[in-house]
Amino acid sequence: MTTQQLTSEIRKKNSFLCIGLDVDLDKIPKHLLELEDPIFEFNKAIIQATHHLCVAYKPNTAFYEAYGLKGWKALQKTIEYLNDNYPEIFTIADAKRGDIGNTSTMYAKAFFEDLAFDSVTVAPYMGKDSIEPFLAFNNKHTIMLALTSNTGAFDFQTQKIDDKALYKHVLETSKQWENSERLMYVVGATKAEYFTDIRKIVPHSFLLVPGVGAQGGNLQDVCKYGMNDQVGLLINSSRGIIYASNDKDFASEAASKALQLQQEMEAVLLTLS
Ligand SMILES: O=C(O)c1cc(=O)[nH]c(=O)n1[C@@H]1O[C@H](COP(=O)(O)O)[C@@H](O)[C@H]1O
Repeated sequence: MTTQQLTSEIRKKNSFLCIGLDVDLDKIPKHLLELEDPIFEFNKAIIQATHHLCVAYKPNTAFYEAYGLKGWKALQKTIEYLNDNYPEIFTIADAKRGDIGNTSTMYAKAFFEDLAFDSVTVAPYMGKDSIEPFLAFNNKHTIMLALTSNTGAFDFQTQKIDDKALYKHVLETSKQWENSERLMYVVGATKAEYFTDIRKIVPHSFLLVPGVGAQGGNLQDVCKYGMNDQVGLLINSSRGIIYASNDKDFASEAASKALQLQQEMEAVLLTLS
């Protein structure tokens, strides 16, 4: 999917919501556990109830890998279900990969070719030759950690090298890489005060912004400082939406939470047009 297609979907739905499919068998409704593939059934119900309110889904692969083969199969069924039924929705494999070049190529093949995701998250620590293999894939997007939502972000990412914060080096340096137009960046919603500086370095890039909902980030502040004239934001909420209820009404309750966020987004978008 191209960024133009993503932007037009955002305009059509008046939403830049990404729903995180971080499925934990201890948190989903008990009645689903009797089914053959509870993880997939949970995802399917959430997707059916929310697809008109969001433009992206982001399964975090940890929540699937934790269940071994059956988890990986559920991930595969989920992405196939999305691609077959909602090809207009942007899909993110939140895997935070990145390794020496030939290994990164294999990671990229796993998520872009075998699983056919539109994008994958990567960590920048190993540098250019660990990320360019992902960028080589046409019509795919590589979403690199810049400034993360957790408190550990201050351990390294905001530390200064040559009087400049490391996350700024990451943003500036990555812009020089081959096919860097296929890069997007992760910036945590909990760090809204940093968005102005970030937009000075990457004015046109899409930013994936996790951390609203369960982690306490503020949607209004993120929009105020992070939005560009193409919107340029995908705001993710996982637990705050998918675990709105752990009873039989879980999907409709998730849809209510998603609707609240979508309506807030629609109000913000109205002020732009
Ligand atoms: O790359 C991510 O998506 C990510 C980066 C970051 O800085 N912080 C962060 O929370 N995430 C992911 O975003 C999701 C947030 O989930 P909730 O806090 O439940 O909304 C999880 O899948 C995290 O792994």
